[in-house]
This record gives sequence, structure tokens and C-alpha cells, in this order.
Amino acid sequence: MPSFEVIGGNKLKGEITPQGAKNEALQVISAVLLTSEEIIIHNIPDIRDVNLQIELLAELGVKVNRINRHTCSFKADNVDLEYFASEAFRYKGGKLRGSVMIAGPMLGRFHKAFIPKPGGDKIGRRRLDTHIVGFEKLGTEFIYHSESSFFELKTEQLKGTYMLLDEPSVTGTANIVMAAVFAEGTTTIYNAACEPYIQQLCKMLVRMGANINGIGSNLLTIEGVEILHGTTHTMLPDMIEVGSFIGLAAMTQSEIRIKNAGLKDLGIIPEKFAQLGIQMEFQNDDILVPAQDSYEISTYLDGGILTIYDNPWPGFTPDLLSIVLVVATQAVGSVLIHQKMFESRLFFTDKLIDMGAQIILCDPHRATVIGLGRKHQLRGITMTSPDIRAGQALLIAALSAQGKSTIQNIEQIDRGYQYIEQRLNALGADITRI
Ligand SMILES: CC(=O)N[C@H]1[C@@H](OP(=O)(O)OP(=O)(O)OC[C@H]2O[C@@H](n3ccc(=O)[nH]c3=O)[C@H](O)[C@@H]2O)O[C@H](CO)[C@@H](O)[C@@H]1O
Ligand SMILES: C=C(OP(=O)(O)O)C(=O)O
Repeated sequence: MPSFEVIGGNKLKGEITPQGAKNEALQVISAVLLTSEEIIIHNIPDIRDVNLQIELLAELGVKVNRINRHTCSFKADNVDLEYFASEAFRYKGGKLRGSVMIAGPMLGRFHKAFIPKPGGDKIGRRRLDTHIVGFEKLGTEFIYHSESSFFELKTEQLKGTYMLLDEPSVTGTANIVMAAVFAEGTTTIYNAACEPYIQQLCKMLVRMGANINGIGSNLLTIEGVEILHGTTHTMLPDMIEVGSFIGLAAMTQSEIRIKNAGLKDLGIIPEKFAQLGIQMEFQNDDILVPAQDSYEISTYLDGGILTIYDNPWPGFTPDLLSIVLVVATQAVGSVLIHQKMFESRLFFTDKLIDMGAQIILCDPHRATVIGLGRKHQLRGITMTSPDIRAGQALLIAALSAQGKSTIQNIEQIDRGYQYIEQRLNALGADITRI
């Protein structure tokens, strides 16, 4: 398994452009199954999870034409339903989270679907109840094959209904929306997730001929249609990469310009990094993070210690908490990081502690970081990347550390960050893939 060898301590400088959004890609690429006409998608990130999702579609019989590394055309005019039920699909689909979102469009268009036990980050329990209950409400029956962890779903005809989701699941909302576009009558989804990923999916579906109201809110109303058509779609910049680069710049005292950052879709993300004391200039659609010797974490108005926690959109995304945590280790001041959604995402802090960071892991959901204020540098060590975002956070820690670090299991990082060592080395980093 490949590793990164990182020589830390370099100041970086230059421009970096975020890739297309991973979690949007997994949704909109699944949506190509909703029509037999051609769909062209631009700004596709060249990363493991997305490439795997595209491979899955190709194996399902979708004609995939890679126009270039970041643009693909898809034509789902001859879908192989046999493959969908196969062991091969179960095995490959089980390697990523995104594969669950093949079910919604398949149920909508072909009235049957299979969901393998999905892969993705091992960051705690990740249930599929919201997806399955939503499908049931639309008139789907399901069998759970416990020996193979395979869900089998089928319906005579999906029927629109009102549903209140038990939680605003991101992939759950995407899945239910993609099924409901073909349901008879009106589907109302309350407590829907409303991340930019979902907004982008819904806008694409509308361009394909779907009838969806309430886009951007937690109340979506969908009038079923009989057919959808081809379209062209361009993915947003990956907001998680944007946040990671803001953190990287601060942690390595570097001046970095994040080009075409998609400012209007970043929500509260810049504000959270500003609370850590990181300066940012917003120039057109770029974020310029100037080189800063130090940054100071703000307190609440009454002087209380700041807490940064995750929440469904427009709250702060859980996918950036690991980055925020690592950046806080060199800030002046203290912060409580509260990861509410996932229970195993903070365990990587033991590696930061080994590097010299001052962190108290209070319980699986909360860690208090006492910033070192650059009184001493972190030191390079050998570590393993447990998940995609912890992996990137450890990479940032290693780039700021004194000496050499080795990060093992970088396949996790490759799941979500495109050509990361080349792009960071172009800014002056010293990262070797070994
Ligand atoms: C492929 C993809 O798009 N993955 C993202 C998607 O995963 P995914 O769609 O799998 O995540 P969900 O939105 O379903 O939920 C994530 C976790 O948070 C919990 N939960 C969710 C909502 C809530 O109000 N309270 C709560 O506790 C759920 O029980 C679950 O354990 O959304 C997650 C939450 O933003 C992100 O971390 C993942 O990167
Ligand atoms: C948790 C993540 O991904 P996935 O849901 O694909 O595991 C993530 O992107 O941070």
C-alpha cells in the first residue's frame, strides 16, 4: 500500500484550484441512470471514489465516454439489470459510499434496485434507514439479505406522498429525490438535506425535465414526470478542498490563493476558519490567505471557550472538523471540537498528540485543543491515515512539522483529493509517494 513521505517545515506559495466536488459527483453521476439520453458532466474530480462510481455505471451497461480527464458523457440506454443483482456489483459497490445512490434512479426508472453494504469512511455507524424508509413510503418493498448485507427493493409503481425524514441524510435525500422524480403525483420531503451537493443535483434534474420546488430549503416538493431527458452539468468546486487549503495555508504560514473557490456556495465555512483567527481576502471568486505568523482563536462574547461543531447544512460540515482541529493545534488559544454526527472520527488525534500537539480527547465526540501558539513545532512521525479527512489533516500536520513524517494508507486520501502531492509540491511542499 502506498505511503507519503513528507519533509515538513517548508513555506508554500502560489495558486491552487479546487477540484470538482467529490460528494456532488457521486450524486450527479448516479442521476445519469434516469434517462436514456446523453448527459455530459464537466469538472469531474479524478479521484478513486468517483472513478469507481463511473466504473460501476459502465459495468451496469452505461456508455461512458471520457472526453477528457474531467469531462465525461454518459448514455444509459441499455442498462444491464442482471449485473445490478450480481455478486460483482455487490463486491464493487461495497467499496464506496456513493454506490447507494444508484438505487434511487434505478427504482424510479426500472422499479427495482439493489443496495450493497456501502463502503466509504469507517467513521462510526452509518445507517441506511432514511433511504429505505423513504423508498418504502414511496411504495417500495424490500428484502434484506443478511448473509450478504444486500438490500433488494422492488415496486409496481412509485406513488408520491408526504414524508418527514428522521434526519436530513445527504445521500438519503439524494436517493429519495432521484426515485421520486418518477413517482406518480406529488412527493413532499420535509427535513430534507439541502447541501449545495443536493441543490446541484436538483437543478440538474430540473434541466432534465423534473419538476422540483423548494431547492435549497429543507422542504422539497416533487411532481412526478414520465420521462427525463439529457443535459449538461458542471460541478461546483469542492468546498471540503477549499476548507482544507485555507487550513493548510494557516498551518504552514504560507500565502496561498485559492482560485475559483465558489464563494457563494461555501456557506459558513470561511466564517469558521475566521473564528480560528485566520485572515482571508475575498477577491472576485478567489480566496487569498496571506502568510500569517500567528492566528488567535476567538472566544464567545462572554469570554467563554469557542466550540466548533458540525450540523446539517447550512451548519458546518462534519467533513471539515478534522482540518479545523489540526489547524487549531498551532493557534493561540483553545477550542472545543464537537463532532456530533460521527462517533469514530476523532481518534486520529492520538497521532497529533504523538507529534507534540496538546489535545484532550474528552470522549469519542469531543476533543479540546490547546493551541501551541507556535511555541514549538509539531515533530514528524510515522502514522496511518484512518479516513479521508483525517488523512488530509495529518498531511497538513506533517507539512507544518519539523522533520520527516510517513503517512501510510494514503489510499484514503486518494479517495477524495486529486493529484494531491503534485498540486501541493507545485506550491513548494516536499511530498513523495513511496
Ligand atoms: C458520499 C457523501 O455524500 N458523503 C457525505 C454524506 O454522507 P451520508 O449521506 O452517508 O451521511 P448522512 O447525512 O446520512 O449522515 C451522516 C451521519 O450523521 C448522522 N446525522 C445526520 C444528520 C443529523 O441531523 N444528525 C446526525 O446525527 C447520521 O446518523 C449519520 O451517522 O453526508 C455526511 C454528512 O454531511 C458527510 O460526512 C459525508 O461526507
Ligand atoms: C465521509 C466522507 O466520505 P464518504 O461518505 O464517501 O465516506 C467524506 O467525504 O468526508
